[in-house]
Amino acid sequence: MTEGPLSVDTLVERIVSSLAPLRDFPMPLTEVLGMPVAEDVVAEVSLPPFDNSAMDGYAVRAADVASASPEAPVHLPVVGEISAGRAAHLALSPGTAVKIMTGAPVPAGADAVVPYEWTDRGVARVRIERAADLGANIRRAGEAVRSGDLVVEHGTVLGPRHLGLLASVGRATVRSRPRPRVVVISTGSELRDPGTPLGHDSIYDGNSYLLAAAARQAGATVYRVGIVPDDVRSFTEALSDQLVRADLVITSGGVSEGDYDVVKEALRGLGTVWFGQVAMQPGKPQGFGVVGEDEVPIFCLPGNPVSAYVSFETFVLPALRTLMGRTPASRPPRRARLTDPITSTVGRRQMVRARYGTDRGGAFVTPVGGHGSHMIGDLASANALVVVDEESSGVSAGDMVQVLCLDEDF
Ligand SMILES: Nc1nc2c(c(=O)[nH]1)N[C@H]1C(S)=C(S)[C@@H](COP(=O)(O)OP(=O)(O)OC[C@H]3O[C@@H](n4cnc5c(N)ncnc54)[C@H](O)[C@@H]3O)O[C@H]1N2
Ligand code: MOO
Repeated sequence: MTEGPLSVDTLVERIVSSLAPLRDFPMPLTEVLGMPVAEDVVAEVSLPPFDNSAMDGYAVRAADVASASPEAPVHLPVVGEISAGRAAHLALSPGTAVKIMTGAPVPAGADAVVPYEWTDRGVARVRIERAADLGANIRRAGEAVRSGDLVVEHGTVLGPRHLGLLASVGRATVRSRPRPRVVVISTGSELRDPGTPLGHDSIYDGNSYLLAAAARQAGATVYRVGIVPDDVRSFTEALSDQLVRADLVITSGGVSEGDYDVVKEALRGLGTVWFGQVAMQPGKPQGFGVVGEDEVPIFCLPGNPVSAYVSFETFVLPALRTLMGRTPASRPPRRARLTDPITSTVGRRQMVRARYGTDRGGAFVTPVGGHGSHMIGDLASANALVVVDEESSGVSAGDMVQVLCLDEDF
């Protein structure tokens, strides 16, 4: 007896609720771009840590240069020099100036910096032609960040600016999660590696590249195993070899009704992987479960390239995001005006390749290519998927539809 097709939402819910985020650790800053931080980060230093100069020039007392003008310049003896990172503990006596470079600590007693451009750049004595306000060109300690400030909130997805800030407050590591390690295996005796000759009955393995890149884009560390022939022993061996380094496994091919559907044949006996149909087009045959002692989640995606990709987007992406501790798990749909009609089969959610854009009328989306799940050429020109509900038999041009924008982070 075969069970009826599962709804997309039921399978997504099953997947997401069976997974938990990987354990968090103190991770080097260089490893955590795009990962959520698993702690509230509080600054332990102030920025700037000390009052420092915003300009190359002379540290002075504002009162000493208050009368300076081009017609009546003020002359001050230059009693020392302070550059960034090479600062003696100087104090400024009234009626003197100290040469100072941008970023260098302002000496005690100075309350303004006169930039070089207002002076003759004198070495022993400087001629100052403009008055400086009290505090001019001095960056105060703690002006940018105060010690004790919350600088990055728990759950923030770390981008370049967060990482710059974390390093600036002296953090070498931050609690986050390792990237999920994903193993990608293509099955099919007809498959050949790109760059090798094709036989009369072979095709190139596009899927392992497609799926590996999609997983990497989602934030995973990916091991692309490549091609395994339609042979249960070869597949079982390849899988058990790879399990030690996997937090998640993706296979493509061998899950439908064929006589050589190797993935299904190899895994069904374990009783830990569900195989069945999902009410989705493309991407009807699916397998999902766990394998090995560590119960590594495995996604057995259909071999047709578009089906494999749509299945990744629908089922694997939410799983990877759950392992990374990112929310929401699934891509939130946008709404857009459909420019051309779409027909759909009632009872299956149709995922239609499309191009999303905006014009004067707002967001629009145009289907590209047909429904064929082998039409990889159309897949490459799409940047979106239109989601047509299970109950719908089609959508008319001009209707508002739900769209997944594939290249957007969320
Ligand atoms: N009798 C039935 N046949 C099929 C059904 C069905 O319900 N009953 N479902 C069809 C649907 S829908 C899909 S999707 C496919 C899924 O098939 P498999 O997952 O078993 O995949 P394969 O048979 O191995 O391959 C399908 C197709 O994709 C090509 N392929 C496979 N791997 C790659 C790769 N790495 N790179 C590029 N192309 C690949 C393969 O050559 C086949 O053309 O089953 C239908 N059949
Ligand atoms: O589901 Mo298949 O993925 O319809 O071509």
